[in-house]
Amino acid sequence: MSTVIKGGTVVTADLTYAADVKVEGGRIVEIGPNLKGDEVLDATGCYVMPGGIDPHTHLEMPFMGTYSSDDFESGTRAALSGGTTMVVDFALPSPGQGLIDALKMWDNKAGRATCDYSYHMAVTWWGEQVFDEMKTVIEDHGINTFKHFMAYKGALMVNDDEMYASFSRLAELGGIALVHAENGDVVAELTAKLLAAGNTGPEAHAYSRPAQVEGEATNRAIMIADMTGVPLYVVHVSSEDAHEAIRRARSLGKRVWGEPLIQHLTLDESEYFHPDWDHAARRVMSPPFRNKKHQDSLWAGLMSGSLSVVATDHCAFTTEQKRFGIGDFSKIPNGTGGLEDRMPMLWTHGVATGRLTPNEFVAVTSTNIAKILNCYPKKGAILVGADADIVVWDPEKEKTIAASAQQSAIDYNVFEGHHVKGLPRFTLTRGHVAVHDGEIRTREGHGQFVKRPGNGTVNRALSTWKELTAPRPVERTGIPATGV
Ligand SMILES: NC(=O)NCCC(=O)O
Ligand SMILES: [Zn+2]
Ligand SMILES: [Zn+2]
Repeated sequence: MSTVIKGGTVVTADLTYAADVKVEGGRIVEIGPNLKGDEVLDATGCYVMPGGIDPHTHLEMPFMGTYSSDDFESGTRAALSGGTTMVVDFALPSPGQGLIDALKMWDNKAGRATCDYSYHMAVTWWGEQVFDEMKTVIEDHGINTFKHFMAYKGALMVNDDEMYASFSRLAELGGIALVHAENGDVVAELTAKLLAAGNTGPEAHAYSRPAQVEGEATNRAIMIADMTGVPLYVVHVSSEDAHEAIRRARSLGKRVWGEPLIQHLTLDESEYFHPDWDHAARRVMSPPFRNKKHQDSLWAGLMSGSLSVVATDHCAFTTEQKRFGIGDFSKIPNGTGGLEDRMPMLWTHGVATGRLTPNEFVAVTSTNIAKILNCYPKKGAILVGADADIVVWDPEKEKTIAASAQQSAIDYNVFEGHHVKGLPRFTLTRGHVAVHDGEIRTREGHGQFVKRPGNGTVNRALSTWKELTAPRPVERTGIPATGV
């Protein structure tokens, strides 16, 4: 059975042209004029683009004494509804737990996914077992990205010596280091000080994590990555301080990528000053929302190319879960949702305002990350042979975001009331039409794991350069005799 997407304009990261796209057996089989197939999807007036890839989700994540509420079924259904066709979640070993063991736990949950998925592995502690298993994770499981939390002291945080050891091992194995860059020691000090002074509300969450803690940690991670020779990907870049460190590193030739979130691009710190406790607490995440100066910096980064990818860090907790932190902001589970809204919000605030071209939109929502993660052109492309993960994007379709109409399992939406123009008419996941003109036709268990081998082109280039420029002993002829 074949499907033809007819009458649309194909938009990729570097091309825009009129063509039909034919899909069969889950792949794109033909691109051109006047194609025929068993089923026809009318794409008149629409852009035919690679489905979005969200490289930063936490579905059913054990965190701060509870679990994030969207699981792989509701989370990926939300993703597809908004035009995202692949998610990358984080497998998190608990302290002392092996990496392979943690992967088994994630495999048990991910079987329900309605779109394709992959994992990043988290390094939450350091020891011989982690060192050994990293090789198996990359070579046998096809996971080439390893996240390090520089915050969440006493829970997920790793110290500099652990990070140095892990980054060194990744450089050797052809992996990529990811960091949550906030100085966890300073955050812990500021948190204790704020609570002692009676600052217990959600706004104090933002006070405890100023932009400096992010800038400092980002710079530190960049320097450690450079010393160990590993490519670095900085997740949820929220501030000019962090962006400045990334921009500078890139201008010096360091292999660093930065990922802002749609929330930080479009929502600001005033959310935390809302008189309603629930409203403010629902928006507690790390790093927190910031002011306009930081938002402008993130947009400029996307426009100029110093920031590469827009993600969500989808980690959704219900209002009831957020209320664990009444009387103590540090107990509010950190995280917000966004999977369903990333693409429409970015189109509305990026493309419709002229800050991004449609091609740049495709680059930052799909193609760039597919290349970084080493799964391009299987994902992130409209090419013959690529997976038929496609969004048929209607730039005229509009809606006002409302929790009452969303797919996500939580009872609110941080973008509630925001008007968006630009939405999927159809979303295809490996050829299956999961969103059909507003109707959700997702299939639980349809999603497949996407393997991503190590030693991608950037790893190879960086290790060649590091080998060429490595410190070497000086060959000397006239060495003075000792002990005379
Ligand atoms: N970002 C956040 O607040 N929660 C999810 C976990 C993380 O990425 O730090
Ligand atoms: Zn994080
Ligand atoms: Zn995260």
